[in-house]
Amino acid sequence: MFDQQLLSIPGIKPLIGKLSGLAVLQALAIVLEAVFLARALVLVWQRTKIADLIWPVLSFFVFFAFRYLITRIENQMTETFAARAVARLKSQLLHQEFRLGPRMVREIGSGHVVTLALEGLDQVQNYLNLIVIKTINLAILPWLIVAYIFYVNWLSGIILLVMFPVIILFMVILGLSAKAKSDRQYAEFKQMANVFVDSIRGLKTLKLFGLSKQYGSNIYRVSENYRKSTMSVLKVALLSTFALDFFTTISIAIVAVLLGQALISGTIGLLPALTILILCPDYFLPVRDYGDDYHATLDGKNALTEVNAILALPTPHSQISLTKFTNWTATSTLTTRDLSFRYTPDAAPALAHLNLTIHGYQNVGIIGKSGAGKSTLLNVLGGWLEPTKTPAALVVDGQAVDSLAQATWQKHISYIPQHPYLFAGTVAENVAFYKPDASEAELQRALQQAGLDQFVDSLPAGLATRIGEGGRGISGGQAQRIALARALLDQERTILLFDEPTAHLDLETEYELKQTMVSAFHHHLVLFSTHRLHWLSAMDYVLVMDQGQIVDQGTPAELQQHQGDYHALVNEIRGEHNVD
Ligand SMILES: Nc1ncnc2c1ncn2[C@@H]1O[C@H](COP(=O)(O)OP(=O)(O)OP(=O)(O)O)[C@@H](O)[C@H]1O
Repeated sequence: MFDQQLLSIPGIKPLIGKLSGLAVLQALAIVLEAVFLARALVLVWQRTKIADLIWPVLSFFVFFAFRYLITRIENQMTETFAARAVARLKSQLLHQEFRLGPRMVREIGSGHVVTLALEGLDQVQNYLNLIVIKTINLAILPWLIVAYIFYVNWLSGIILLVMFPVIILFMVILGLSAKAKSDRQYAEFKQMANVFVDSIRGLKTLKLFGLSKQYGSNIYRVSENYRKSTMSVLKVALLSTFALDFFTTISIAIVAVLLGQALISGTIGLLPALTILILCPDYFLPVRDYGDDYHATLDGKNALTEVNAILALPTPHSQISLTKFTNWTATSTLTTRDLSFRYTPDAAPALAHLNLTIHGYQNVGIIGKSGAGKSTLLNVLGGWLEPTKTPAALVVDGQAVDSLAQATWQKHISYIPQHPYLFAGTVAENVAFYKPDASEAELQRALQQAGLDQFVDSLPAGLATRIGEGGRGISGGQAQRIALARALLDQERTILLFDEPTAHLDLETEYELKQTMVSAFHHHLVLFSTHRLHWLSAMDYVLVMDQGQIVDQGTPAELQQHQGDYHALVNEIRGEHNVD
């Protein structure tokens, strides 16, 4: 009954201990509250003096208040625990997402990653708020109450005990059905989140092709599926509440009839009979509470399972530390020996037996058809993907390592993708994102190197102008310049990895950006993946990739000379562009 994954949350065991102690006190308060209420009612029935009523009534109110005080303390403790646990999970999830990198977002879907980190964790908090306390109450309160009822009248105790498993059985049957429906609802929710984010991202393309209305019906269909699965969970939840209410009412009625008969036959006094009757609803209350909230917490349970699954994913890490490496300089070298990589064990290799050596501040162009393995190579060299285990697959400055997933290496890298992300904030905050302590002078230098100084001067609030979500619109070329300024701000980052940074720009913007980029290449090792051949004139070494292999390599002049794969690729790309 108790979700095992909860036990791995730090601080849950002491919380269970404290809540169990409080539940015992609460059971005591419930019994005493019932005893004094029954006593007061009996005295009223016997028409005794008002003065005799004062103590039982007062005691009833004291235990009533005590019981609700305990409930408040329990809720307070659970809420604090849930808030702390979720804050910790949020931080762990974000760290894990950063460690796993873009690959994980691609596999899970960015929409779902976002909803899991926001709404999903809210659902987990709700789940923790409800489930721990309800489970403990269910495990302790009814048994202490029924023990007292047994002590007072064993027959009533037996009836209540017999009814309990019947209710539990119905709860389990309905719970299993609810679980299956809730799993389906969660899958629909994930799909809806991903479809929604993808559609917003692709809105421009959909509009251009006149497909936005048609795609709208796709969103409608996905949302309808989610609505239907939500409604079917609610149906089971309502049915379950009805079944719980029905069985508890029947049980209390049976006990009441038996107590009435016993009263008439004189085998039980009015005080014990009333005490038992008052205690009956409290005996069933924990199971009703648990059943009512069970459905409300299923999505939180699913979200917690998913968060734990993401946290358990293996993150890239190297077995051998890059101890001798301090910084990439003009004399550094990186060699790969039989470097291979597969996304899944049964997939075709995305990189197969790559052998290459890169020196100092070389500008290395990587070209190849779509799917040739260019991005994968950049990701392996950036340390975000671990290559297949081969001894000494990578050698940095003479030191052999199994992977570059190491902080010592990664702190010298800047990665500039096709669509750099602009955070909601000022220009200054966006440029200084990876180096928040940068001085004004450093910022100005990076902006100037990235060719952004005039643009920033023209902005109404200069560096303090807000961009990104909800801020001033920025063109694709300006976004790339901001990414470049980010990279150039940190002078320790002497390795620049570009993954088709100009693929989405028009040729005019690309030409202007090229001048700035090429001047920023100095004193940096540059690995530049592209489909656009004019970049090769700015490179001093070129790798030609096909199906995960390097099929040609050399300086642009060397590649021009021999009629190898480079020529075939160049002809193919030119052909494609002519068709365009
Ligand atoms: N996350 C992934 N999971 C499984 N396979 C993948 C993944 N990413 C890429 N691949 C596969 O690995 C191979 C190399 O892909 P990669 O993205 O490195 O090529 P690329 O040359 O950068 O292509 P493009 O120019 O289109 O970006 C392709 O066959 C691709 O389908």
